[in-house]
Amino acid sequence: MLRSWLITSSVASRSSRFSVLRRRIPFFSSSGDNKTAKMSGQGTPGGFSGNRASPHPRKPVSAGKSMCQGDGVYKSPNVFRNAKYPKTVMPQHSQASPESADESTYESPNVFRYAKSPHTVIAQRSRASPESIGSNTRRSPQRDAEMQHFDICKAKDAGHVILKRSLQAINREKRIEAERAKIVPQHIHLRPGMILLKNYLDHDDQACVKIVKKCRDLGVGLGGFYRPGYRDGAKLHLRMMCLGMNWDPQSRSYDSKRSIDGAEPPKIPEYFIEMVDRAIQSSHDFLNAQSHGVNAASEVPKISPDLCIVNFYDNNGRLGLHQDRDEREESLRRGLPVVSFSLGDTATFLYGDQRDINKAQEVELESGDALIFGGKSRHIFHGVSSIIPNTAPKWLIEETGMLPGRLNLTFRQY
Ligand SMILES: O=C(O)CCC(=O)C(=O)O
Ligand SMILES: [Fe+2]
Repeated sequence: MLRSWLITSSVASRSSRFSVLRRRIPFFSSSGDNKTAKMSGQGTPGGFSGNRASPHPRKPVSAGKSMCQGDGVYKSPNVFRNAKYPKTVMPQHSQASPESADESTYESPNVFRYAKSPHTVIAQRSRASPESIGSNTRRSPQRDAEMQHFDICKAKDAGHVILKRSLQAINREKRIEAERAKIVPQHIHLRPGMILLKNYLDHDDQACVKIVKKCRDLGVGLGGFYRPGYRDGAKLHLRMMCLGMNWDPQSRSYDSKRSIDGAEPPKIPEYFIEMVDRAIQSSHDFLNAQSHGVNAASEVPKISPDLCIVNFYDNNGRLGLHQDRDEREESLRRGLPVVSFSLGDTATFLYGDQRDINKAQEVELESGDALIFGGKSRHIFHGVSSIIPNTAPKWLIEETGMLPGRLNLTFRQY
């Protein structure tokens, strides 16, 4: 898999590039109706901030706001002032210009790593005592990495507080339930080898909840969520964890262990593997039902997934246009598909034949959607230009305590 960012030299040039409207794609549903894909990119702020070379829009960060705006972790500089650990050195707010109020700030001073946040979880095996937090004597690269493991859900205690609900709240939940019951899966043939299964997970009412909870549990343990970076030190705008095998953005290759801390990636849960199998089967049923004489199995071959990349995007998360091509040459040649599941907030997903956002097509991936791209579409450029806040199903948030943002799982066969 190759994840390369589009490099643009200045904010001005990036903004002007982005002001060009991308093409809207027509949806072709199984019934043959033409639908217009819902668009979201136009609604997002067009500015860029920070020093990341990225094609994607960001909300401007104003002075005096959070040091780590958008990270979903440190919401206010006050968090640092009020931190209870005596040895934690507080950052100097004056050092943080609006420009630096980006995730690059988050990674540098040790104090950020050691300050305890509700969502940064210390890996189980090496839970540090408050006294040792901030002490330099026990630091090691492995420990640093463990300290950064990230909880995609609210802290357990907080998540399990049972509040007395008002009648209004109960009625609202009933309405949500009723809405949820109406959700019907729909398959959309985006292009040869690329099929979108809308609401695929939602019709199995506990699937989304199970996936989020499982990823949460795996994500806080060894081999769990961390913020990956490229060789040049630039950080990706997401948290990542790998299952089965580890993908390393620095070497752009797979391995059995992570280079950052030597941890082995957790195994892919059996339930996830079955889910991939069912999604591919469902795409075959759909293709076979269309009387176009397509050979479903060659358009979207079956896979035995042995690796999965799990990404968590907060509301400022994004991923530049890239191809997934670090899997085995034979897998790529055979067009073995990437099978992707989305949960939580909606993503604006871009895809096309070139690494050019102006030529890319755009589709919204909502919670419960599955996307398959294999065969002739295995080498498409794709990426996530934005996450649309407050679009996650309420029931999913209530049942899992998932943080604002989006969880995405992409399964592949090495
Ligand atoms: O989040 C997504 O929808 C895409 C993720 C992706 O392309 C990747 O992990 O390679
Ligand atoms: Fe990808």
